[in-house]
Amino acid sequence: MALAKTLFEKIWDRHTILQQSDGSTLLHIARHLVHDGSHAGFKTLRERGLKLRRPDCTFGSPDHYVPTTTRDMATIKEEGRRNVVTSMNANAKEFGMTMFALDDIRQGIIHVVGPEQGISQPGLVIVCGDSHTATHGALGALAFGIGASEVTHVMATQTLWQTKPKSMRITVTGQLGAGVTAKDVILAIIAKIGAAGGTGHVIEYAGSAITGLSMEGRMTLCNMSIEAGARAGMVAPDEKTYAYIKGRPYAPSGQAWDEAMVYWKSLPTDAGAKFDQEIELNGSEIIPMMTWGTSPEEAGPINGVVPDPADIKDLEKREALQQSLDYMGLKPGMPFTDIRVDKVFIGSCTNSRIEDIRAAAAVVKGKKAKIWAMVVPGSGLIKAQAEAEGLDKIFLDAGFEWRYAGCSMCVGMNGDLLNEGERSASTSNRNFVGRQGRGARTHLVSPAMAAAAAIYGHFVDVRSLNQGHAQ
Ligand SMILES: CC(C)[C@H](C(=O)O)[C@@H](O)C(=O)O
Ligand code: SF4
Repeated sequence: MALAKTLFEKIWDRHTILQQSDGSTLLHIARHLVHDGSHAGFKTLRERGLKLRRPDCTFGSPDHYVPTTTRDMATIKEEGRRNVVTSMNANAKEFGMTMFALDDIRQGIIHVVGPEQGISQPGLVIVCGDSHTATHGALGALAFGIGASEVTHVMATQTLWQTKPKSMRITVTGQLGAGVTAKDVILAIIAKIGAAGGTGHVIEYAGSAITGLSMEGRMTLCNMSIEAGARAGMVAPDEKTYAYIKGRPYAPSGQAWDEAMVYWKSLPTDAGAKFDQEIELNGSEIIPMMTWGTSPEEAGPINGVVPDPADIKDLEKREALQQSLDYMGLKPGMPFTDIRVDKVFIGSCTNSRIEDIRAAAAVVKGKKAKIWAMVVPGSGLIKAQAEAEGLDKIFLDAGFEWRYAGCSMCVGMNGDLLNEGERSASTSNRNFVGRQGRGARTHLVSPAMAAAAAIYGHFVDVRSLNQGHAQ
């Protein structure tokens, strides 16, 4: 009998071109995704007189630097920002890659666009010069972020040298309760294993609470694998995966679909395959989560309180916690639900898909926001879909801003930033010092939790809303 293999090993082996004695492996790259931060790669190609090796496998969408208030770059005063976005059009033309430009309704955050267009498929190796490439693992692909010089290497050769990562399986058993989402699951996982817990590993998420997630939920989950330190995150393809992909513009069709299905169905981890590490969580014990500190691992259940440095014996850890609380402007023992919020951001490649927007709209419907809040859909198509469902109107009536697609306040490279000292409830993935602006304080939450914070002006347990307890 053939050796039992994991999903990860099957994809790795299938894409291996050659392996050297030191263990480094030359991988074939099936899809290269490009964003507006990847411009240096094209410059190098041009300087060296090289071509883009596989324009047919290279797909781009500007996201980090794009304005969310207009689609007209000519109105953007900052020359640097303007050039980064507009030069992408010129690069796409010169090198022949497929491009979803700013004036194209398919434009959006590249990690939202890839799955939406059917570019991201099971069993592929997908790379992008961006750490959140892990998102595409939700489709059963091996997808990971690469550095700037690797981007150039892939552009020129469609291959990449890699050392084989270790494997980890995180099994989430049981079923998630009402009001508990994929975002809460991944925050609970990171709180448990730590922001370095997955270092050097590819994580496969498994178990009934994971297979029970929608494709959008699986994307949220895999997206934040990098915040657990992992190289990639993935979920085995199943009927939900196939149904999601079928009929999308870049998905195989006809006979190619049937052939793809044969491969896809061979991918799930074999019984008895060994992982370097196994972790288990009970999904029915997870409740809505939020981060309180400056690392995604500094997260806790919404019914918790701000931790007390005095409770920590290790001097270094105690000081780190104190520093985190000082930056966040929080006092030990304070209930999370007493923390007042200044601004709410619903968006980013973690939580800007239609399901996320629907979940936020369900909380907001018929109410008014107490504080400034905005929704930034992950792509033009999601924006259009939400508008067709009347969700934009729900947000606008509640006083939210409704914007064009882009990374926006997740990282603020386009200028969407918090002011110094402001506190956000944000559906993004990083709460690092200065991430949303100098001195800005970020709390990571699910879309429903962010929407609730906008309505009440402080954090609330979304589970209490159905019973009408929140105030
Ligand atoms: C700018 C980009 C390279 C960066 C990343 O790699 O993730 C950004 O997307 C982020 O989320 O911090
Ligand atoms: S939305 Fe945020 S995390 Fe995702 S690619 Fe853009 S900046 Fe990075």
